[in-house]
Amino acid sequence: MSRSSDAESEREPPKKKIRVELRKNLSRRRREKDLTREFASGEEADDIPTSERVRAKGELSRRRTVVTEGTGEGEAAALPAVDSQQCIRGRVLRVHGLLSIVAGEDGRTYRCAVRRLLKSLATEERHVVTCGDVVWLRPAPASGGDPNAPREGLIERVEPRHGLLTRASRGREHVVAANVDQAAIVLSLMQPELKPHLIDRYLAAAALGQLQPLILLNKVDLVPEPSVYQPLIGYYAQLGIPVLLTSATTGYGLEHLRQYLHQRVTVFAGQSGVGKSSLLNALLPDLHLPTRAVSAATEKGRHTTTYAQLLPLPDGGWVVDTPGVRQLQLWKIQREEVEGLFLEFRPFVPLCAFADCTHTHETGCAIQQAVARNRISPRRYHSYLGLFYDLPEDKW
Ligand SMILES: Nc1nc2c(ncn2[C@@H]2O[C@H](COP(=O)(O)OP(=O)(O)OP(=O)(O)O)[C@@H](O)[C@H]2O)c(=O)[nH]1
Ligand SMILES: [Zn+2]
Repeated sequence: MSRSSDAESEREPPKKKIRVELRKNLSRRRREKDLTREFASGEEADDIPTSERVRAKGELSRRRTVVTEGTGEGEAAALPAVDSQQCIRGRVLRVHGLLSIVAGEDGRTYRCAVRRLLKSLATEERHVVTCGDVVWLRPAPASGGDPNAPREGLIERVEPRHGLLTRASRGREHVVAANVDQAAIVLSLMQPELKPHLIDRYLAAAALGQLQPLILLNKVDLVPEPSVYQPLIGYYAQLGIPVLLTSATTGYGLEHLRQYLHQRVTVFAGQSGVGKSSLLNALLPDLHLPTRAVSAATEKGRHTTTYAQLLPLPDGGWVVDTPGVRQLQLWKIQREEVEGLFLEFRPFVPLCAFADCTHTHETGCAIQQAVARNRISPRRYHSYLGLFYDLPEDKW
């Protein structure tokens, strides 16, 4: 398929044009934010010559880096006016098909359907309402009986979302959790064995959803010599990403983890069987989330958790337990955007011989040279290739 010319783009459907514009704007804002953060933190590799760095920064300010679209065009439209005298604000704890369980700001729990108008506004998303959404609901008249029993309600409006964990699921967008600050990327060191490329896939998803990442290497109790993971931990620490060794069984690392969770909204994400629910049970002793042993034969989890669930922390903040997914597919991202998700690539990208270098096969590719000189980890470069080839050549 050839790239569209200007004349052709005049004939583009308006929806596509809006999307392209939206991407451009968000890309610019994200780029500015990235640069500000980079300048403010001074987190640059010391061994890059100043001239390269200056060039890289100049180029960085012209390039597109990371793009995210929030929840798509359904979002802005899903804002009908509500009668704040009659409606209550609340937070969606979980969604079961057409039913959403909402914690109202009045301290009550509501079982809510979604107003038909809102449903009709759903576009590419699987559900118009998702776990973590801030909504306005109209309570049904109280029917007497137990005042503490969940009440019925109707969701009339979904507030705009920020901080998303999103994935592609059967060709559609699935917002796993909304209004989240942080992604705790959970992996087990054993049973199932550690798959470092998954860290990078989840990190990419966190960056796309504008979530602060935190890596948890769980089941440390099963490992005789945890110090062998030090190089891996050190690599991410250099990128400014905290890595904690934890054990839901012995409680190792949980106090440290608690500090990261305090007053934040954190989504726990990772493969089935790595111990997401077990960690939350260990952190919140009254919780009793169901957990199941991984298969002895395959070491795979048994997909025990089947829906995302928002849970309050007693000292402030929220956590979200999510179902494990086999392979997290990124949603709405183009191949050329993948490089922007790899922080350590950024100083090198502008040094490639070709401006549109894909860093896969080109001569004069500064990324491949940096990998050869061990300035970029070969493992991370392979993760880049995995994500790159996972995406179709042109999504638009
Ligand atoms: N030894 C050990 N076992 C653990 C640890 N954390 C979890 N497990 C065990 O691992 C198995 C899977 O744990 P779950 O908490 O169900 O895993 P999950 O990530 O929530 O899995 P899904 O809900 O299927 O996505 C259970 O048998 C847990 O007891 C740990 O730190 N050490
Ligand atoms: Zn290159």
